[in-house]
Amino acid sequence: MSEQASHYALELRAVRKSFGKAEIICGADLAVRPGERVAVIGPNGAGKSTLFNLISGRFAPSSGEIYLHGQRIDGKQPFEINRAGLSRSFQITNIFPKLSVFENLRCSVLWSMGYRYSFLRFLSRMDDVNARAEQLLAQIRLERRRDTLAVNLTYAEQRALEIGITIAGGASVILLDEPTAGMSNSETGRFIQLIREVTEGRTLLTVEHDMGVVFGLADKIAVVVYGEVIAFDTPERVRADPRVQEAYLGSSVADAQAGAH
Ligand SMILES: Nc1ncnc2c1ncn2[C@@H]1O[C@H](COP(=O)(O)OP(=O)(O)OP(=O)(O)O)[C@@H](O)[C@H]1O
Repeated sequence: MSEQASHYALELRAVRKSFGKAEIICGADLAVRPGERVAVIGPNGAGKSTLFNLISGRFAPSSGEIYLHGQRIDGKQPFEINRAGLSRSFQITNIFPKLSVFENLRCSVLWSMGYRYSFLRFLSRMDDVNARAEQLLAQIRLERRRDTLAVNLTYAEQRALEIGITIAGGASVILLDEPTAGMSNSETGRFIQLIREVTEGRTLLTVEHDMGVVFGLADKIAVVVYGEVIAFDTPERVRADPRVQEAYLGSSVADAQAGAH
């Protein structure tokens, strides 16, 4: 198949990753269609974060292939993968604490445009940059915190800013690592809604432990066990899958889904 012929936003083919003698990812396959929201779940140590690190370019696979919209990305540097249209949140570490919310968003927009525009064109496009930053500010519902230094935001607000920074460049594929970790129940509910809105029309992968979030957010669930994707399907089908029930917290999945209705 030619590289551009893929129907998938993100595709992993027989991906393996070893650290020393330990094989952590053992032939993972995954094919995510454009616009799908996917929760990656699995027991502690199953390899979920390692998969994200492979997709986002922090690690190169030992073997196998990864495609972003049909373009091969395995082995590329994180910034190249970002430029190709994949953005990953890094749990607040992308935030500049001493800049205001608006300046943080503006920096992200500038950074994402920096590759495409020369400095002079860049200056002439300042209005566009500001407009895009204002739009992001509204999307993440932080208009009232526009001029607040990021360091003074609440935790949930910082997570919202992080999402704004992650989507600033218009990436079509977004990776979020436990986006609601550390939030209260009411914050989590609001945040799931926010994530649904800002990722509308984009492809989303999220590593998640909270089953309420999984069922509130995901169109599909990828179950990772011992470095393999043992199931990838709708929440209902994954819940009913005997392999999943046998291998991984079938009862918790069932309980969480019952609770989510
Ligand atoms: N850079 C590394 N060097 C060596 N071993 C690693 C490295 N990164 C991850 N591992 C190992 O890979 C295994 C899978 O770790 P990973 O963090 O991907 O699991 P996980 O499914 O995300 O777990 P959790 O749900 O607990 O976050 C673990 O045994 C971990 O110790």
